[in-house]
Amino acid sequence: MTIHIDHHPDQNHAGDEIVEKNQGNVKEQETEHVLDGGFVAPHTNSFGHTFRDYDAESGRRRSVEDFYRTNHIGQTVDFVKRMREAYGKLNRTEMSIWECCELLNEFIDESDPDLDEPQIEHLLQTAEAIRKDYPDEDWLHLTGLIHDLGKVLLHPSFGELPQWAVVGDTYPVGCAFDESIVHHKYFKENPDYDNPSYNTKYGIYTEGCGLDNVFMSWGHDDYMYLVAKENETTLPSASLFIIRYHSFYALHKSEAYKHLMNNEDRENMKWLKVFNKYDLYSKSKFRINVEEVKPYYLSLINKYFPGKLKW
Ligand SMILES: O[C@H]1[C@H](O)[C@@H](O)[C@H](O)[C@@H](O)[C@H]1O
Ligand SMILES: [Fe+2]
Ligand SMILES: [Fe+2]
Repeated sequence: MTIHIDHHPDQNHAGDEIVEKNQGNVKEQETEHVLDGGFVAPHTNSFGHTFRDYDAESGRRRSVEDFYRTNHIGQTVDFVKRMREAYGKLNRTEMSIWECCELLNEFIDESDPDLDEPQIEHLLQTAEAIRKDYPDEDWLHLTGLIHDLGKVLLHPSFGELPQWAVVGDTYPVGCAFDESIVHHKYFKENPDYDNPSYNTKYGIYTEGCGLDNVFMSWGHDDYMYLVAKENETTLPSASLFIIRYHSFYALHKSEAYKHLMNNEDRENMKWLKVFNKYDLYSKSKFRINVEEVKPYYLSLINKYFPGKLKW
């Protein structure tokens, strides 16, 4: 089955298509290449495995699984509410978007089987890959650059949150954990797992209530969404949606939790699916020359954000 990504009508098309194929009961994603000078998604990650293969034997498999075990046990309704309340105050520091990009230089994401490069590389790789295929959508380039800036929560000046509370895929809390979530088995040790108010299909939510009313596991996505919104960015709502839900693979890849979406979510989802291709398949050992592209991104930051932001 070939999935055609829904493009904005008046822009040029990405060169490759994502082909999903069933192999036994393992659903794999592969990419077909159409060489048109645009972004070309690789077949394998830099460790020689297909992307997001959490079972492939590699130097990272064990630590990634350990990461998800801790993550799945710790993310409860109570924890999420406390973190949103505490970090939503944005009273920790003031800095510009670019200063934050530079802070991410020192962090490596322990949840990621596809990348062991410093995070600033990933930000630029994502943004530059989008820029190749969507040259006129400057808001989407900037979204690529900033989507993971919430990982600054790992930094000592933010109370040094542990990796399990910052990175990895996200999912709703307050209703049943869907089986498509990576390493789902570890939810059995989460205190909410046996709570009858939280362990049904709808839990504390209602049909079509809208994702804005759903508590997501706490991490870099929701935090960066709060930072962008509270600092009154002029980025469009699709950008805020991408930032907030880009790690929600259970929804944008596995189509779980669709019953919680409203019409606005469905509209924004089209852009999230476009974005995901670049976020995922641009992960490589290829280094971008930071100084070369910096003036361009500074001009976008200037266009969509105030000089200093509250974090
Ligand atoms: O390991 C990765 C990483 O933490 C990403 O930033 C996040 O967006 C992905 O969902 C996750 O799989
Ligand atoms: Fe992310
Ligand atoms: Fe990312």
